[in-house]
Amino acid sequence: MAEGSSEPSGLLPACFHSILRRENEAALLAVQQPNRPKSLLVYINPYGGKQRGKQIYDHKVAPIFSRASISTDVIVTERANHARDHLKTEADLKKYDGVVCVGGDGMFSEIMHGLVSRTQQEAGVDENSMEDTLTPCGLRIGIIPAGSTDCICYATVGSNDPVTSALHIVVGDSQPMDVCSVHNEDRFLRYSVSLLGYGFYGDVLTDSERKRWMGPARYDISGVKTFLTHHYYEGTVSFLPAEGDVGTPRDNMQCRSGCSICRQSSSDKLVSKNEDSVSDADCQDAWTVIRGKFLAINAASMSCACPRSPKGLSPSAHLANGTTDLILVRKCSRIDFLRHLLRHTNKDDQFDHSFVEVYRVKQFRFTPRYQECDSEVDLRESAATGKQFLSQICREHRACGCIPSQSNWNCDGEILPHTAIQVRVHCQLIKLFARGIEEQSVFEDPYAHCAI
Ligand SMILES: Nc1ncnc2c1ncn2[C@@H]1O[C@H](COP(=O)(O)OP(=O)(O)OP(=O)(O)O)[C@@H](O)[C@H]1O
Repeated sequence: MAEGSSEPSGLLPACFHSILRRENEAALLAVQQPNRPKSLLVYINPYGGKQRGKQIYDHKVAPIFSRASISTDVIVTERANHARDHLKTEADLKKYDGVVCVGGDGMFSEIMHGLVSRTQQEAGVDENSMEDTLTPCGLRIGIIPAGSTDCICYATVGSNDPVTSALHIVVGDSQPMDVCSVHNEDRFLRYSVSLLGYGFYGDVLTDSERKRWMGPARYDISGVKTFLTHHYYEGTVSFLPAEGDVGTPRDNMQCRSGCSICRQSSSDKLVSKNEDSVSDADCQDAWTVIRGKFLAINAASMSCACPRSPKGLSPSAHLANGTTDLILVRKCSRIDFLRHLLRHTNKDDQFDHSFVEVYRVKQFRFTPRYQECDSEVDLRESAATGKQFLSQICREHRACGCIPSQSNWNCDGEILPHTAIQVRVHCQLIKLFARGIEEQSVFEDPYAHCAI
């Protein structure tokens, strides 16, 4: 759509075309939706993506809000975490029916953190306590995509089109969404709504952060480099399987060879043994414990679909059923790992490999084998002690000369400062102005970018 034009976008759902076809202003005002917002707090990141956030808002979104008689308070952020801190401490949230984020995934994460933390403060809930049940946020969040990575918008709306998102806000759509809390012992670290990845995706992010100057190309370069280095990491994964009517991660997927996961139905039988890895698995109470060597440990709380991977990391992951799909990719050959990665880009089942296991869980923990040192990041920070410790690890680590013994966790595109983590899914903690993804739309938009 041309800048400043009010022509309907080709990406809009059919229902919106009919709204816009009628003589715009009167038609929009006539939409009688009981959940329509009347007052919104808007945060714009002027530096997200191609730095067009303000332009996109002023030309494409503000006119739609104005026609729908929505009043707005607009804050153009002046630094990283401005929006998060403002939401957490200052914003008079009683005045608003929703918060709008104009930016990319990083900006959404800021706003989600601000809103969730503020809600817990007001409800007297201690975020550092894993046991405390978090209080759901009352205000909905709208995402106007204006970043270089707009994966959350893509996965919840089905397109990366600012006008489509604006119309979802105007008509008052509501899509609940699960949020994972991530702790290290008794310390709250971060919230996650899309991907928590250790090993491959952690290493790609760590490497790509050093190459920020390259722009979005850094993700491809770091991806190839990480694939070629082929590091695996030892550790223990424990999880509480999901219960009830939540389906399985293999729903709607064709399993061509009838793997063990498909043949077994009860969740506590889902533990499979991988013969060529030094690992074992057993059940302790309701927790399932798996030890082994992993190329990747991923927890997908949504499909993580994007144009490059139209089905996403976990195609049947739900946005709001209180679970996350835990995908364990065990040590395997480079060629097998490549086959697994390539299946994310076509219609083959990426879980149909002997070295891949997938579980739908409501909580999980990870402990790296060499836990004494918290992370590579810490090692870099204390170079002298770090070098000493790393050489000690290498002497003890049979398989390597000086391969790092630990990866980092990629938490929705941010590196976590700890590797030993506990994760709990909080069912429907937040709500978005969205409708969830419509079946075919996952395959439609070839122009959006994703860097997961
Ligand atoms: N005014 C600002 N100046 C600098 N950084 C900001 C500002 N406002 C927000 N940020 C930070 O910029 C980061 C990236 O923003 P955003 O997600 O909107 O863009 P992006 O291009 O998708 O970025 P990324 O490459 O991290 O995905 C966010 O993590 C946010 O905290």
